[in-house]
Amino acid sequence: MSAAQAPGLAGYSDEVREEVARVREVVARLHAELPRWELVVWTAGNVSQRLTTADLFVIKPSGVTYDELTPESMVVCTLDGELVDGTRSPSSDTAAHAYVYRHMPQVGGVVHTHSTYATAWAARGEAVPCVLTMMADEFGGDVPVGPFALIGDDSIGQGIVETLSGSRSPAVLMRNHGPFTIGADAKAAVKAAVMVEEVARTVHISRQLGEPTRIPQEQIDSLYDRYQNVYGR
Ligand SMILES: O=C(CO)[C@@H](O)[C@H](O)COP(=O)(O)O
Repeated sequence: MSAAQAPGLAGYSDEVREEVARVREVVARLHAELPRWELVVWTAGNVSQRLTTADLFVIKPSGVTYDELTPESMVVCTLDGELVDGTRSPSSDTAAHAYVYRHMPQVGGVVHTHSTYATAWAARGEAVPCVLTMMADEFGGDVPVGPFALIGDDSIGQGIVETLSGSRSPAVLMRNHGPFTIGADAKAAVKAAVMVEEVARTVHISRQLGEPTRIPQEQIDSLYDRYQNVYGR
């Protein structure tokens, strides 16, 4: 469906349309975090957030550079990935974001980047081992690898859900592709995208001079519990 054929938001309540406007602001602003934290080149990354008042989500328009993104340019889609409102086609990864929302109801935000170090681990198909307290805090263990999958249908989304449903990690390294992250909202998913690149870089550097030591699982669990339930409260 082209943007011109999109049905628009006229059939939705004022409450839904008001939330769409708010989420467009949030998602547009969070896209600026991707180049800020050096997680993307050109247009190679996207952020989305699910609505709470309707089965819809807001995502980046495909192929638009971050300096051109505005709240009004953000695209609204159904949880089946169908275009509802927007002036451009939605992100190439819309099907993956939509699949995650349909199968992980607790997820409110999804991010995809090709950040360098996390993508290098994805190219090797190697999980980032939990050798840092920051990893235990944020990921509750290793950062897992998901299967290779072609873009454009449910394959990537299926790989993300299969991998993360059994993990505490909010990040998955899709083999030969790059990281996808999830969170309660888009800001949490962007944080996970920043943190997975940071730990991928640190562990890569550490391994240049030897094999870092994995933290024992009992300590990982303790660190994760503290960070998730005490830190910042
Ligand atoms: O991985 C891919 C393409 O292989 C995508 O993530 C693009 O890199 C970003 O696409 P848009 O969000 O601009 O459509």
